[in-house]
Amino acid sequence: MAASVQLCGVRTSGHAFNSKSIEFGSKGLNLLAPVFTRDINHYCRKNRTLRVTCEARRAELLERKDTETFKLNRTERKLTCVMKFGGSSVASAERMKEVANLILSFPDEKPVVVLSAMGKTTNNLLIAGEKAVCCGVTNINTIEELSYIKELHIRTAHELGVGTAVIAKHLEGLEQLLNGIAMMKELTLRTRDYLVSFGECMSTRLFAAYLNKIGHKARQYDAFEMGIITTDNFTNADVLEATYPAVSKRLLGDWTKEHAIPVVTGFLGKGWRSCAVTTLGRGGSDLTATTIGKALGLREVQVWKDVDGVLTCDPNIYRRAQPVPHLTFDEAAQLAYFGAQVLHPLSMRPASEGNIPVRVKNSYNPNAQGTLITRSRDMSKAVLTSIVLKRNVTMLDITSNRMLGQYGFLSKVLSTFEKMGISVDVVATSEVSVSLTLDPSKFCSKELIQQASFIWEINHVVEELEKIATVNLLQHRSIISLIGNFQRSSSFILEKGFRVLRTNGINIQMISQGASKVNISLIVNDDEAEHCVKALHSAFFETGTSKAVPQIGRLATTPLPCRENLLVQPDLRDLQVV
Ligand SMILES: Nc1ncnc2c1ncn2[C@@H]1O[C@H](COP(=O)(O)OP(=O)(O)O)[C@@H](O)[C@H]1O
Ligand SMILES: N[C@@H](CC(=O)OP(=O)(O)O)C(=O)O
Repeated sequence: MAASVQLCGVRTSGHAFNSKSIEFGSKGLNLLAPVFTRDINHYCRKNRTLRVTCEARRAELLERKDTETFKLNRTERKLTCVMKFGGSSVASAERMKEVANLILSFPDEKPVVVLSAMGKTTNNLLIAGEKAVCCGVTNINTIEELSYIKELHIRTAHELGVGTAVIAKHLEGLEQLLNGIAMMKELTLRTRDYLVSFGECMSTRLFAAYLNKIGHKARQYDAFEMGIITTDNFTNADVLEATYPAVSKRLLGDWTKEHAIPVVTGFLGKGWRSCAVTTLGRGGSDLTATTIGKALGLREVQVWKDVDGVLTCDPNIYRRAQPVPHLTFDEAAQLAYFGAQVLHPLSMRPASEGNIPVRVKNSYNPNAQGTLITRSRDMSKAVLTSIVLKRNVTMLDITSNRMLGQYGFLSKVLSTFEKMGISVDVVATSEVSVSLTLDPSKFCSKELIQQASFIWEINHVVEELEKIATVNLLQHRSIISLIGNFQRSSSFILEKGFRVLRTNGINIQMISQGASKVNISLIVNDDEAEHCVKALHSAFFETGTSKAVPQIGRLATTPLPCRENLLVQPDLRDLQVV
């Protein structure tokens, strides 16, 4: 094994060791030029020494001993961070090579790598599963998505030069599983989780094999064998406390024995009762990353995406969305919860509990600053941070004059949802009426993904509620969440926001502000929502300095920059503000 090292502060390009990780022994070795490690003979953990046979690059240095024993400074050899790469970052062999280079370009980092399935593999596995239910056992091989998955992974193995043996068992297992689904003509939530796990199991095996092939020791881990212990809520499982000591014991134990880069499957866990493979909800690899960060008490968690960080709104809705440099855990959690696809809704919880900073970076553009998410940030200039849109939401207006002046109305309403296991999103209430929204995606865990089942369930809820109140069911609504500093600037944001909505002729159907003072949610019709986001974005982020919040005690005419880095004009091709 050839690896370059840095001694006496002279840097070489190697990754195996650098001057920080090697302390000079009592002999006071004092090389002044780079040397190359030819052979790592012996690593003795007990007395923390490393015997390295070195060949000096410059001839005169060969006069010195070619074998030396170095004392290891163990604190410098700790795992330092998590680097999580999503499906878009590892979509092909070429992308995996770029990701490997990216990881290795930080020689001082000792990362735990968390990977998602390649590209759209999870979606393809789910479609293949649905097709298997009704295609008949003999027709499994006609499922296009299966052929695509096989072809993608085999091609990637070839292009990475690692051979297909690392994924052969999984490809075979996948076909057998689809056969089983075809035979049973059913796809339970438990089987669905097992089915999608093949995506992460294969991407991590390919990637770890590639790192090993290029000379960087790596070790693949399946999260469900490594200590990520979850509830048995298939397709939407929650990480349990027992995970933290288990993951720490396993990863740190292995790391002390051998410094092999851990490459862990994101998204997956093991149900604590069933011992079956579970998944953490779509986009769950972010949660795996922060869970590992907390378990090991690492310096930071990096989530590498295909965008320059968390943006001021969804770039698919409005391409003038801009990166937000700094967020608090609270802001990021609200943003994710209210539908910003960029982060898993629960991923901020472990980070916040462990106070581990999270950095959102772009694997396609590593030099971009990205977004740093921490417990607190300077809020003195913060007004609006981001606008989030959640479409296709169902809203209920529930009114009961009978309950005027009586206690328990709200509790009766909410207990109806509790009994039916339905989660409520946004709530606004007066004494005898309550408006609330329900998100169809929350029904996924109840095997109610199909629209028909969803409507059936909603009708059932309405019937129950009509026992105590008049219910008005309103579908095809959107929640627009304004994430910002409402503690300081709520009147300013509302005044400005309402002006934008009024000039655009948009009628708000409900408003709610959470106790966290981080977000205000507005409910509008689905067909007005995108236009609404563009208009708000344009007004808050693109109109220069004059619309900023005046400071208390100053003249209202004194301008403050709304966002210093967003002094751009609205794009009139995208938006026509009346
Ligand atoms: N506010 C937002 N900021 C950044 N990206 C967003 C936002 N809202 C939606 N997105 C979308 O989220 C995508 C990144 O999330 P995701 O697809 O889960 O990434 P990955 O698969 O790489 O983990 C972006 O490509 C972007 O289209
Ligand atoms: N592969 C899973 C888990 C995940 O986190 O993916 P991504 O990092 O690509 O969002 C999914 O598609 O949901």
